[in-house]
Amino acid sequence: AQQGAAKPVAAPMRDLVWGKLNFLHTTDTHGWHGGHLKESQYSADWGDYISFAHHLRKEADEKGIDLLLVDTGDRVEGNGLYDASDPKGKYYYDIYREQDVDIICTGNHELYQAPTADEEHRQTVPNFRNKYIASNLDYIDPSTGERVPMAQRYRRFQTKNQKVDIVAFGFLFDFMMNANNTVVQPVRETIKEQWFQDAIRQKPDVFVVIGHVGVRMQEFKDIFAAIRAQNWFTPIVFFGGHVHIRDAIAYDSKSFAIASGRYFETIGFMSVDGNIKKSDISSEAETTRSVSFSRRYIDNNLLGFYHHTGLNESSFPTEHGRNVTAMIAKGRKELDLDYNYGCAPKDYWMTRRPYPDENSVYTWLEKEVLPDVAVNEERKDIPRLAIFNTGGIRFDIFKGAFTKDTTYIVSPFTSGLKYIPDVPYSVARKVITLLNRSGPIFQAAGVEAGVPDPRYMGIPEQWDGRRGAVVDRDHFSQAGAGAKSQHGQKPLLMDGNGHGQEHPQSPKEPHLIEGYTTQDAIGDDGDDAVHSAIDYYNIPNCVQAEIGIPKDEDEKPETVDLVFIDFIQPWILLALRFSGGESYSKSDVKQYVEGTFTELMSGWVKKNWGVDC
Ligand SMILES: O=c1ccn([C@@H]2O[C@H](COP(=O)(O)O)[C@@H](O)[C@H]2O)c(=O)[nH]1
Repeated sequence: AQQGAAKPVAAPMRDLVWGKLNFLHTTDTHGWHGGHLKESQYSADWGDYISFAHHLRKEADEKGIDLLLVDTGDRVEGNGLYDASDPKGKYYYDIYREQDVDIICTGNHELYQAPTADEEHRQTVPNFRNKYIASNLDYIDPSTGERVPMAQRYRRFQTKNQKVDIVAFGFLFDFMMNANNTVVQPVRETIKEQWFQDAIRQKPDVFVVIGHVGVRMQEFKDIFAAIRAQNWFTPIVFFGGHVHIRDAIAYDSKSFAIASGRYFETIGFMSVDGNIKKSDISSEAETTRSVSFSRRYIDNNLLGFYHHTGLNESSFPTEHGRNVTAMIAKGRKELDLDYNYGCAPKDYWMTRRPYPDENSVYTWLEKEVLPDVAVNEERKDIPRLAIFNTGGIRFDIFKGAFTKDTTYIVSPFTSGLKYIPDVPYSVARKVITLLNRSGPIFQAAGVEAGVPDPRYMGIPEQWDGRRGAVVDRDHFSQAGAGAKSQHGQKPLLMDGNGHGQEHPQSPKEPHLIEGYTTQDAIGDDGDDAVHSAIDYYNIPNCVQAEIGIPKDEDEKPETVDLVFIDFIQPWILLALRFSGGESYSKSDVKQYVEGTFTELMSGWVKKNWGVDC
């Protein structure tokens, strides 16, 4: 872990259930390869993960079974370690490549900006040579203008110890907002292509589909149906991402899908046991081929790593792991990521508090930040509506130092504030409702106009429609830490190396720290550490600050400036059409203030919050 990172706190633990074929899975790490310095549960870094994978591979070798590492994209954007350098990723590419990942694919964040896609193609693809798969993604070579596959379309290989024969694919969901140097082919079209149809007619022991795709999204269901139609009894495992949640689902008795969270908080573990190899059974008995699956969401911290490897503070770190930890520390120092812009007076939450609320980061944005930064000197006396998409804020703000790192953690994007001048107030005032409660007609018009699903304005977690208004915080309160409970957890005792705070557990009611309490389609026993639940509130797609607009209906202005973060321009133009502003187009959109929103936000912190925390 990085120096100064929060020490992990012991929790009741559930063990890994090994099978013959085992996987470690990361997804949506978004530059958090230095770990979460302020959160004890997720404070291990990429160097620690390298040590962890080393020990688990060794264990697999000793048992004569196999372990593969998977990463399903969105490795960039969302943390100072990636975003604070110029060019972006100056340190990240060399740090990331140190992990020996066996199957890797692209996420949408590798593609929003053309230079990011260029670097992915120039660095990460060759760094992982025959491990990188791009089943539905092409790259446009800037020197020739030629469209080429980003990487190989699929991969067939055998595992090290048991020679399990695997055909692996690597997909991206039907992403539409990529820069013009890549082409994402919709999954439903890719699966009709001859190369895919040929690949699924090969007869491996196991199909492995990795994808930057939510495990409940249609894209994975379509891929599953296509493979299963040709292979009735072959196990198919899926590794998904994008939605930033822990999740698992079985599409049928011989298939299993896992999603392993976000921001390097989680390392997913999946195992497959039973008749892994076709040769385990005769071809006549194929119908009897039986496999079982297990999943575990490992909190990314050292105490958990010690628990799962049976090692301790001195025996755990490998030389390779330590070196990578040092590389990260050097990068963080050179980038001056701990530089303090100001001290947040309290915590501001994305979804742990409702919106609006005095502790909501979006209320802070609406009431304090936007009115102050959405100011165009020449038009400052003109009343305005300023709209910001909630997905543009990526993390909570914790009380205390708001550093250079925090800036990119909260707002990594390069978007700025644009506006359409002098929009009739009667038209402009309807826009926010359409963005947040877009009905089927609005959505259908969007599809026709090539405008993505309005949910893209919100946070990815909300794509998971299973969330209610608030998580049931009592769900785990009965989980005992002494004997094995109904959730199958066992106590993790202090391991004597000095890490972690004393854990005031009584056998009846353990003191649990807050964290993930995942309920997936398999059950509620997936998390490796038992936590108390965190409240979750749904939030709208967008929030709006009304600036210089009188409360009294009789005093409302005739016209306003409609200011918005440029990421949501396609939806703003569509919503204006629906509100009676039919004639607005791209040519009416102008820049409102200089600089990115990220710069405006850190400037606001500097001006408004003192530096003595
Ligand atoms: O420039 C941007 C790019 C993205 N967003 C928001 O991020 C989510 C996508 O998040 P994932 O990590 O890919 O799941 C997108 O839906 C937007 O809400 C943004 O605001 N600005």
